[in-house]
This record gives sequence, C-alpha cells and structure tokens, in this order.
Amino acid sequence: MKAAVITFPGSNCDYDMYYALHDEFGIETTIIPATTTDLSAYDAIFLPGGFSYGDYLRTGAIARFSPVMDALITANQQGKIIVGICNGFQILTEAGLLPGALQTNIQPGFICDETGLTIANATTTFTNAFETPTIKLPIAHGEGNYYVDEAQLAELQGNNQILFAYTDNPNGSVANIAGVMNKAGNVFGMMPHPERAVDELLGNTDGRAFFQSILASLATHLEVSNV
Ligand SMILES: NC(=O)CC[C@H](N)C(=O)O
Repeated sequence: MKAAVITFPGSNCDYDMYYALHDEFGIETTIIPATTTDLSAYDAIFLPGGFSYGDYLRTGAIARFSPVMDALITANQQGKIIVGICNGFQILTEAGLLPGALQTNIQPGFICDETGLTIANATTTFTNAFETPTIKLPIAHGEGNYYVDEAQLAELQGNNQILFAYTDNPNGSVANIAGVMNKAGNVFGMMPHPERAVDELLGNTDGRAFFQSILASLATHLEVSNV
C-alpha cells in the first residue's frame, strides 16, 4: 500500500498522520503539497487536520479549490481510499466528496479534549478492526458541529454511512455524528483524531484499529484486483 498525506498551507497534523502511517504501521507514505496534480501513484490519500488557509471564509472553503482537488476527485472515481481527519473532513464536505457541513461548535470556542465515541458501523473499510463498541479519541476543533438536513440524515442512517457517534456530543453535531462515509464506501471523514492515539506514549491507543481496518481492507482489495 502506498499512502499520500496532503499538506495544505496551514495543515498542522500532516506529520502526526505520517508518524501513524509510516512509523507505527510501516506504510510507505509520502507527504505531498496541495499543489500536486497527480495522485495516480497512491492507493490511499489522507487529508490531515489543521487550519488550511487560516480557516478564512469558512473552514475548508478555500482549500477545496487547491490544485490537488481535481486529482482527488479522479482518485475518488477510481474508488481509492480517501480519508479526511478534522480539517481534512471539513475540506471533503466543502468539496462535496462527503455529505453535510461542519459549523461552529454549538458553544463557540476551540475544544481540545478527549471524547467518547461509539462505533456505529463496524463492517466498513475504516472500522472492521475495532473490537470494542466504544473508544476514546482526542478532539481539537472550533468548527466540528456536523450538520445535515433531515432527508440527508435519513439517507446516512438508511445506508449505514454513520461510522462513529459521540457518546457525549461536545459540539452540537446532528444525531451525535462524529464520522461519516460516502455511499460508495471509499471516502471517510471524522472530526476526532485517530492519528493522535496510536502509541502508548501518547496515552491512548484506541486509534490503532482505524489504521488496522484500512490496512486489512486494502490487503483484500489489492489481492482481489491482482487475480
Ligand atoms: N485540528 C483541526 O484540524 C482543526 C480544524 C479546524 N481548523 C477547526 O478548528 O475546526
């Protein structure tokens, strides 16, 4: 598996993501700038957290016009794995690769904490290795209040696209939603940070199963496509 981590101007979790993918899971990983226009070499693409373009206008609203986004849309059409964490999730919703939008937290302000999550669907590319129904992950955001209208919510629920839900909704998200997948099952975004919970030294290893899930699915996928 070859992974790319895309750095936007203002990303600040790109090296955390690199550390998780490369150092913890031994995945061949390259950090590439958002000016890249070709993602054909990669099986999985990660959009990290941060404050792309200073979160001006609306978080993710400028980043979604970056040169790399056309290549990301092509990667999506090819069914490649695309993951957005925190600011990456915000960028994916702005780009229309995931449904919904991230608004200012219900109580405006930046929250830096650990949050409880339930695994709402454990049979996906992103969740198949979770062995417990609830986990804890770090959160760090000011605009994590996930919004979808009633029709979109019904669709997400009907298709089992909600993968993680907050146990104690910290930001006002509709239906406690913390992470969603697209209908096709290859694009995922969440506000909590699994890449900050992969090492005993970080005080939390609950994020490891997220990366193990992706590795397991990709191994099966690559095996099938090589037949
Ligand atoms: N850690 C992050 O990615 C922060 C996301 C975004 N800038 C926010 O505050 O909502």
